[in-house]
Amino acid sequence: MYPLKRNRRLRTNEAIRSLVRETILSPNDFLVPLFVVEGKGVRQEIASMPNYYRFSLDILEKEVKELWAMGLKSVLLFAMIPEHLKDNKGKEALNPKGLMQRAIKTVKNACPEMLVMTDVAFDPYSSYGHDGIVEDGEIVNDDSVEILTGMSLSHAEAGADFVAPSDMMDGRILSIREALEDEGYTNTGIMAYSAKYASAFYGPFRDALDSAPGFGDKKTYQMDYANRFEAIKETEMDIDEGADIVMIKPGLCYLDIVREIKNEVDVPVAVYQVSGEYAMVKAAAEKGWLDHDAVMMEQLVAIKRAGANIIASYFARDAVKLLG
Ligand SMILES: NCc1[nH]cc(CCC(=O)O)c1CC(=O)O
Ligand SMILES: [Mg+2]
Repeated sequence: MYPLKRNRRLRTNEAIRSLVRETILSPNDFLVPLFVVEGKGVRQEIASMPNYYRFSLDILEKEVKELWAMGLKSVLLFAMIPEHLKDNKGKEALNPKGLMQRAIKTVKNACPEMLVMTDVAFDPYSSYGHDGIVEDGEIVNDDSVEILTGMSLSHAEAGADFVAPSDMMDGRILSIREALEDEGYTNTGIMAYSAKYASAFYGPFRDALDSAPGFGDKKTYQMDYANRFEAIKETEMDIDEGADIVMIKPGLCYLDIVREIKNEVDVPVAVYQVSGEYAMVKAAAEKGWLDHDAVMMEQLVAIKRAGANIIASYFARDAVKLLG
């Protein structure tokens, strides 16, 4: 008898396809990155990220209420720091009245149940645009970790639910975990950017925060994109040091790593679909070369299918709207 099996039977129409579909996106999958700036009534479109904005805190308040109403319950905050507050030690990052600290409180006041995660990194605060203190042209590790730890405590004190160190210094997860425990922030979680690659896909983000490195690149701390075993080592170390959630970044080019890590570890795995991935889809769609919504959904489902439990994405809002 030929053919023995007909796989196309399960693809005959949308009803059967949806019945056997293996991966379903929902609003619960998403973490929404948000950029904040000083000012009032500010809603600045980011040039290289069409339809994505920097918000002043009054607008942020409205934004998070809307997100909550759409079923989006977690945000990841990034602050744009004015040039005159940047230095080599990230002093402003520890300011209890700094923009990030006020943003955390703004979200919590507007929407108390919204899960607030914060970016813990130096670069938006650094006069060099690097993720650590610069000494003789090098990014030093241990002194930087000390500041990242202080920064994490400061965010916890302001009310952050999770801190998300995105710097790739060695040992920072242990240092942050110990400090949080010592200060009584036992319920403050850590989402570690564990396998963060030195990627050209971060370009638009660095426009968004005006945080591009002033010299050199980030290859002495972010991972070489040619490497796979190293991603597993980094991730396992962060889990041993106390990470509650691990992250892989960027998304699409790294889904092999996502699957591999998902198979290895027993903590939730997050994936960051980064700014350059967003910008590429927007640009191609603007030209009429790609179907925006179709490509967006295909990419997001692929990220989840690869093993992501959490997707940080600038498409979160658009995708959830489309899910209906
Ligand atoms: N610590 C900085 C940071 N945190 C998140 C991103 C990139 C996110 C994106 O491109 O969307 C970066 C950029 C970088 O490492 O240079
Ligand atoms: Mg590491």
